[in-house]
Amino acid sequence: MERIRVSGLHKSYDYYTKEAGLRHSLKNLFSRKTLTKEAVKSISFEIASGECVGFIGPNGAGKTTTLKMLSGILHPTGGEASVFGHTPWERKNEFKRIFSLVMGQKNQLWVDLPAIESIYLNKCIYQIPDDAYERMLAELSEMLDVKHLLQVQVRRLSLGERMKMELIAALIHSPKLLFLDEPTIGLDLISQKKIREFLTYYNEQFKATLILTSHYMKDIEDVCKRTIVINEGRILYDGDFKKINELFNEVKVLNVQFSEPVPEESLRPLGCVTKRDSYHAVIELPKEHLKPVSRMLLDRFPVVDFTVADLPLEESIAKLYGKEVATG
Ligand SMILES: Nc1ncnc2c1ncn2[C@@H]1O[C@H](COP(=O)(O)OP(=O)(O)OP(=O)(O)O)[C@@H](O)[C@H]1O
Repeated sequence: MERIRVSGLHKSYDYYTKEAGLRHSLKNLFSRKTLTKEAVKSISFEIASGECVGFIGPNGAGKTTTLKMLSGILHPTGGEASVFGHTPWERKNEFKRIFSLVMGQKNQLWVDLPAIESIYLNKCIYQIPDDAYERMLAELSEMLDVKHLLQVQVRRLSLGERMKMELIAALIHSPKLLFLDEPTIGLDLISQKKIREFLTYYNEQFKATLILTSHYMKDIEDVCKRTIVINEGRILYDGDFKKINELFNEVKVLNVQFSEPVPEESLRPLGCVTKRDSYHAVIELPKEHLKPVSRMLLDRFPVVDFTVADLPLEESIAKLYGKEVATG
């Protein structure tokens, strides 16, 4: 029962548009046109207990909408979801106890109070016994290295420190399931790394299931083995994050250094020149052209160094966003 099953889940939003100005405001009172946005279009997947799954896609792909449905904030337009045996949008208390939703763009902490006050409020809401609360608070605050900041007013904390406090407040009741919507947004590289390490620790220590959305691919690479890629409300890929590159392994990237300036026109017949300065070029080309193009480069150009690489992962993902690929 401790798994997530999603079948044909669908969400459309009805919304209105209005042009600027008083005249249009008045006109809108009497007649306004309803538009419909299909944010999530019949998606299906299963997630086993203890899995860490990355949920990625470009802006507006439908990630947050999906997380909101799975956590019961939104009622779907159609389809089914069973989350650890519960239908999320029934919002039963037993369901609310087993999960937490952390949104990098929204605070659940009271900014005028020290974080410990909000964390204590959650203790009361979830009726956590004193000893379990003290143990969990000590463990989480030590792991995140913010024990000395628990009594500081939240508005005086840095963005990274705030996110760590958000995590403590969200996890104080030891949820088995954690939805994370861009938890590292706006954080510096060190803080992002700390949050990633913490999420891995939480997954391993508590055998918790994690669903993580992020636009930072390092978050997904470090925390999640499996990735679901969504765009325009549809799933484009469901599988191993590292294998995304294999979908585009027909493309090779040549990085070439020259001893003297080479005009760009002379390189164009070799492939797609993606970066360029007088002494340096990056050329993308089909895998089967690699041998003849390398030979031609060495024979006809003043090459001092060159390397061959696969397409960078970010570029494969960008290509994936624009393309339908079978899941696997
Ligand atoms: N309340 C709403 N009313 C109308 N349209 C909405 C509403 N909420 C979201 N949408 C639209 O639904 C689509 C999916 O939005 P969603 O927030 O799920 O995307 P996302 O993948 O989380 O994007 P991002 O990475 O930018 O956070 C977007 O086109 C958005 O404009």
